[in-house]
Amino acid sequence: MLPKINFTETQAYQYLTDHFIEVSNQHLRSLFAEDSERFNKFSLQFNDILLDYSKNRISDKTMALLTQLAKECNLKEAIDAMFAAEPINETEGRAVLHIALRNQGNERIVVDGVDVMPDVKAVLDKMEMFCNSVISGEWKGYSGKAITDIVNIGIGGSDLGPVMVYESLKAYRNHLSLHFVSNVDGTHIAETLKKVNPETTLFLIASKTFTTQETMANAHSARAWFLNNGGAQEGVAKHFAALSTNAKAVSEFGIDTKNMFGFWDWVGGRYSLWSAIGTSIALGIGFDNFKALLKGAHEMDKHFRKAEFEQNMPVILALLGIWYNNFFEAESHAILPYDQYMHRFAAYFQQGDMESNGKNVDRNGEAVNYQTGPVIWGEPGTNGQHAFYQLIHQGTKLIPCDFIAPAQSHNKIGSHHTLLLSNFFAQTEALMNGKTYEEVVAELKTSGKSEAEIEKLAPFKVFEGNRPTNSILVKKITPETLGALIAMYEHKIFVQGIIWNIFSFDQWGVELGKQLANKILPELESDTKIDSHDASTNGLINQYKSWRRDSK
Ligand SMILES: O=P(O)(O)OC[C@H]1O[C@@](O)(CO)[C@@H](O)[C@@H]1O
Repeated sequence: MLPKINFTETQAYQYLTDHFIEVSNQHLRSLFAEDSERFNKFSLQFNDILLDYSKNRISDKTMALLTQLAKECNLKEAIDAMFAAEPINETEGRAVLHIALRNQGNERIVVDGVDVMPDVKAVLDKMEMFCNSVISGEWKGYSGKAITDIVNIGIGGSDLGPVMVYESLKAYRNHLSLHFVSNVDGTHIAETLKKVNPETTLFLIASKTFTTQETMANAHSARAWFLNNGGAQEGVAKHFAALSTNAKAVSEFGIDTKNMFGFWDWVGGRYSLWSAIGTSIALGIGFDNFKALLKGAHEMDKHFRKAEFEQNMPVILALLGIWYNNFFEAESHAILPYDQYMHRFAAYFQQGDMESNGKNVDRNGEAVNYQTGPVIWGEPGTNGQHAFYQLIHQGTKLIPCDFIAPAQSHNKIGSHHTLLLSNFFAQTEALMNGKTYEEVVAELKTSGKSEAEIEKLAPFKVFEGNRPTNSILVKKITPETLGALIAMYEHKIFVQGIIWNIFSFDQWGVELGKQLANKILPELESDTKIDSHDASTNGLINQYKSWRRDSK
């Protein structure tokens, strides 16, 4: 098993603690003024992705110490262990092999003595045949019509990845209409079913376990709707497919397992879009584009595995995140894609990052005595600028931000892309430089304000600056570059988990809520008052019952 180091006991951590005081007294404005090579020194290009991390509160010494921290935490050994299919997901006794799903090489990846690659390729081949059949119109529904609509029913990793990728690559979509149902709130499935025709709709029941309450409720409602609206039982096989690891549960639901696309327990839900869970993506953008997505991720996997830490994009992003999280006490991290198609990118990494590293027990089973995973949030630019940038610029909280933008737009309309990119460049410059009191006063003077007005207004118009950002400029968001970007963030999360000495690939924290919901559910069947919980839960449930009675 991997050595389990408490990073706060490393020499690097001690040095970084001292170094932090030094850095705290520096301003990025002066660091740039003193070093004309700062951009060249702290930026990195990999294929069509440029990572500019020069607007971070770092120096050569910072990066050297952070890299030393990674080495003292045996990061290289941990990376090798993952790629060697070791059971690094120790609490579930599983390997962590989303890298196998996109492995384009011929190397074997052996789990329990068996090379998994033949099975991975077999599922991809089956997905390709299925997708081509549906997209071409060869696959017919029960009344002999071609499929026009795909409804993916899944939640968490069985929804967020497909949604994010399909939306991000909408420029590549074909004639099929894709719909995604995830919430158990009946509104989600009801509103979707209003839009589709049972004769020409294909439902994908996406669930690694095929037991998730929301997904099974939505799947049963979809099947009931199908059977009550012209579909017959024998038609289910033409209109329902399953994406799961649980063949028994799929068969019990009534889906023919030849319409099942399997994957394996060494695929984490939040890392599963590369697997059969990605079938909706492949249907929506075509299998060749899905393969390009896998290829892009594989290229990033090779980079992550081989590049020296100093030249390694995921490692650099991870170390910078630790610098702010554990030394500057930043509690969140914003992901701000300047690309409307990528509007679900931050949401995807809310699960990816927070379900991986939102842990408070270390790999020795001890409570941690340091901060672990940050709160991940974000919205596309430029919209965020009109919503929460006030706090990022002038608030009391330090919010490290990743700004992402494509140099080329898929939609060449007017000067929109130039306007978008001008904001992308300006925001990180403003966050870095700020605006001094003297600059504010000079501006107010020029605008003709009186001395009294200047004295009153100036304090509110000062920008501290020195607010850290990463700029990730991508030549164009294509299946390949998107695949690389996603893999880059996946490996960043992995690196941070290793340094925080936590298990990033289980998710025990989602179980308690489910357990209690299953306990409460039968109590909601009747209208009788309950008193089996705390006063708050009892009060809420009884009020719900009272108001529910009014609706009967
Ligand atoms: O794919 P499934 O098994 O239906 O799980 C859905 C989601 O539920 C979880 O919260 C685990 O219970 C996420 O980890 C997972 O992606």
